[in-house]
Amino acid sequence: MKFKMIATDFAIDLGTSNILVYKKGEGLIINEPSSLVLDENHTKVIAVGQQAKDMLGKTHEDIQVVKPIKNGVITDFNLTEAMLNYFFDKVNVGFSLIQPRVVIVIPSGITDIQKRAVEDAALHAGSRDIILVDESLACAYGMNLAPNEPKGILLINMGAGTSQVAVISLNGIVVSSTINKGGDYLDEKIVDYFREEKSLEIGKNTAEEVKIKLASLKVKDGNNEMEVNGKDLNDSRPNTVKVLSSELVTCILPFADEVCEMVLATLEKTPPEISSDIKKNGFALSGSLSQLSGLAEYIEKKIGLKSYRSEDPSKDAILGAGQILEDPDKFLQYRK
Ligand SMILES: Nc1ncnc2c1ncn2[C@@H]1O[C@H](COP(=O)(O)OP(=O)(O)OP(=O)(O)O)[C@@H](O)[C@H]1O
Repeated sequence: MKFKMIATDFAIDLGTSNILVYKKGEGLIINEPSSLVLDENHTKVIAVGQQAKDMLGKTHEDIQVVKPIKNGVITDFNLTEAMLNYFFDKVNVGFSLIQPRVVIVIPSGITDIQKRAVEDAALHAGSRDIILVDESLACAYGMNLAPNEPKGILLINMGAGTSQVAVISLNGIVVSSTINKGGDYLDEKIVDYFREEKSLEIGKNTAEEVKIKLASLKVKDGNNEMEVNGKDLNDSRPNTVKVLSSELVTCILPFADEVCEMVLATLEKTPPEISSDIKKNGFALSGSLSQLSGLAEYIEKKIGLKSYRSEDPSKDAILGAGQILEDPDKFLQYRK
């Protein structure tokens, strides 16, 4: 085994759907699904990451695909630790005397107990010095919005398990609100739609594909069509049905409205000086779900502000955590 005095410091975004890892001095090195495959006794990890996600819906009774992080929150401590161990090993090949410093992105609004669970999982997996960073702040860093300055930023982050609205200034969260709904919730709504309206049972990966390729809140996309494969609920045979984009609007709209209500309620609680910054600059959109066709435009219209986004919103949080890893003092300014 390779031996090193000092291990490599890194940042990690423990997302509901993906885990991303940034290595100090190098940049983003891992971007894989946060899934695990376990044996029948739940004792042995058989596959992790993309390999595990590919097995979803295709396993037999001896193995099971699990996601230890649901709705942005650790639901199984031991599994999360097993997954962290896998990623820690991937970054730090070999054995080192001094353990790594790790920056961990945590969802906005998680409880102190949940924060402790993340810290404990990371300590057990072998890290020394842990900096926990609120996901919204990490995204603001990743989008180069200078969240350490006395300037109000309104950021909406929509991921797989959670959606957050945060008003940020001087490295802190001034007001925020979170719902435990995101892309996974929309996938479930799409599965329900096919079951109820098309008598077709479809898997979660298929529902996600339909959401990404077809779902849209743009009226002009309404006639876009897709063929979807699944199992006919009447005769249990494989079947293919056609679906229009307009049919899926009922799956997306209630969620979009809930996000807008959350934004409006957050703006009501925002101090006036910050409100005027937001009025001038609009709002930042982050998280992969923000790419859903027509969603940004829908929110803009409902709240009356313009939005802006980075080139790849799935990487905002990890690139921000990476910046904090490279220069922790900037992030620790104005904080306890
Ligand atoms: N182009 C797209 N259009 C719509 N949805 C998308 C698109 N690309 C990815 N998604 C969805 O975005 C979600 C993943 O977002 P992201 O990677 O930001 O989440 P996460 O960080 O793992 O989750 P969380 O922050 O909730 O813990 C998934 O539900 C995925 O299906």
